[in-house]
Amino acid sequence: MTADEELAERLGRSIVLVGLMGSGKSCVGRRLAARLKVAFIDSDAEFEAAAGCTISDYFARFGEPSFRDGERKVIARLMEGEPKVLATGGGAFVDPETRARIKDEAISVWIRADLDLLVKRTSGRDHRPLLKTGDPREILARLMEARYPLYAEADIVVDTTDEPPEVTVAKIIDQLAILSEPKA
Ligand SMILES: Nc1ncnc2c1ncn2[C@@H]1O[C@H](COP(=O)(O)OP(=O)(O)O)[C@@H](O)[C@H]1O
Ligand SMILES: O=C(O)C1=C[C@@H](OP(=O)(O)O)[C@@H](O)[C@H](O)C1
Ligand SMILES: [Mg+2]
Repeated sequence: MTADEELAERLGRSIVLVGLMGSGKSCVGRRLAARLKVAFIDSDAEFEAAAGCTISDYFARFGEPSFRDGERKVIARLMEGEPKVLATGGGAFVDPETRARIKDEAISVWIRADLDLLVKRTSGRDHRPLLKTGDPREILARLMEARYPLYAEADIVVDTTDEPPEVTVAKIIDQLAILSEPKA
């Protein structure tokens, strides 16, 4: 068994990634799960599979409140079963019920990034409906203000800069190892 697999076993709980759009939850989550040899699940992808349409289409047809209801239900279902790495959508941890569930049942990791980096990392694709309603930088800045105090409730905070995803994964593993150490 590798040291990473031993770490996953010691933790014995799912690892849930939270943070703003573009912080890298989906990208880093997949790589983290591969290192820990556990399943990787992305709540946005699961939502789309359950809804039968993209998140953008869902927002356009049913609106954000309906998306949030569905997201809450999907995450409750995904939290069941074997420990895994779960990448959430950026708004998931803002929901009080989902936040309580994650804090109760899993290890939460906030991937924190500054505004410039978030703008840069979200600029390439247009699958995020919230960023299409105005200037992405202004929207992300507003969301930072509203959400950072809530993301701060996560068990672990990892700062990501302009670095390869593998570096962010290594930072998370270091923090998880510290968390898993027996208390003296
Ligand atoms: N260190 C890094 N961590 C995560 N993503 C990175 C990193 N460096 C570059 N990226 C890129 O930034 C984007 C992050 O997007 P994504 O993983 O979808 O974020 P989120 O799921 O948090 O919205 C991806 O295109 C990814 O390739
Ligand atoms: O921050 C948000 O409210 C959202 C983030 C998105 O996921 P990512 O954070 O993975 O981009 C997706 O769930 C949806 O577009 C809404
Ligand atoms: Mg994502």
